[in-house]
Amino acid sequence: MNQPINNKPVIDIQNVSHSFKGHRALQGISFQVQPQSLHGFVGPNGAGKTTTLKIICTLLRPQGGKVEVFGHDVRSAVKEIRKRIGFMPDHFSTYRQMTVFEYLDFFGAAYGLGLEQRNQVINDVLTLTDMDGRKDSLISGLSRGMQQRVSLARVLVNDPDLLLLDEPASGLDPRARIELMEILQELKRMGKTIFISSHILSELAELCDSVTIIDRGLVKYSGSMDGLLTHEQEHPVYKVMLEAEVEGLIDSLLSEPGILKVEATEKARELRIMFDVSLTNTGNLLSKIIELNGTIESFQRDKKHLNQAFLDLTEQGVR
Ligand SMILES: Nc1ncnc2c1ncn2[C@@H]1O[C@H](COP(=O)(O)OP(=O)(O)OP(=O)(O)O)[C@@H](O)[C@H]1O
Repeated sequence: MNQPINNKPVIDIQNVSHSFKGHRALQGISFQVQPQSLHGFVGPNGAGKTTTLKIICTLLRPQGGKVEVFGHDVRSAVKEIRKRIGFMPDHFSTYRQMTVFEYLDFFGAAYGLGLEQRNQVINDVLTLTDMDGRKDSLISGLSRGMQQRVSLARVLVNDPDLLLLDEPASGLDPRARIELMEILQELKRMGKTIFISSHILSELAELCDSVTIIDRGLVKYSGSMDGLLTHEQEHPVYKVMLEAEVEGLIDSLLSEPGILKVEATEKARELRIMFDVSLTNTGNLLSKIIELNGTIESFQRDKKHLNQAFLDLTEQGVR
């Protein structure tokens, strides 16, 4: 695999605009994707995600601004860029009547790999995507989750340094989604940069280290995933599951500085606690609960509020 030079961004988007018949799909967006990161690209329907992805992978020429991928301009260095990227669109293309092997072999040949090399590469990508044993299955007979993996395996055939994935988790059941996320983590560990779009922020929260949020062709946030939560939320909410209910705990916690709200959920031994980050922190919170005889079974940030961060940044209404 080619290593990034000088840690320069893998994707550098500067003030990019694009219109379709007078409709401004992108209104001067700027953001960067760092090498070997798993970068989420999140926005509601019609936000401009697919348009941006197509520009990055050289399928669409931007009308305004500048886009560099591995330091190459997308307008002039199409070949250089295509050699190093793999694009997985949001729908499975035709070829459903092929077996998994025939499909991957076809793309391997299109990338110019010789017969022996193709056999090796296909075995490798099938292992990587946990598809060993599916080589001879017809694509049309596979579940959506399995078809997504074949699609991902296809993208990996030319060993790209940058993976561009358009809504890869859409339509997958929770198990298939978790398995896909595990494969993507593994690819990141292998040193690949992964740019993944979704219209659901919480779907990517645990997977991605950085995120760009786009709405109606404008970037609303770009930075670390943690930054999104701390920056956007001065009053985060955590869920604490206790081994057993503790009498008087809620009132005692509410008298602590910085704790703004404590409520029991329908499970009674589970509390939702909101605090002010300028006055206290999770360490203090946990110490206090233990001091008040609470035995903590689990402690996590409330995902509903991650979604709230997304809703706060994006506007209402279907477009
Ligand atoms: N080829 C096209 N012709 C006309 N309008 C287009 C075209 N492609 C996209 N658009 C419009 O540009 C806007 C951005 O579309 P885009 O597909 O990039 O959004 P998206 O964020 O990927 O949405 P989704 O999540 O629904 O796929 C939308 O309003 C869409 O209708």
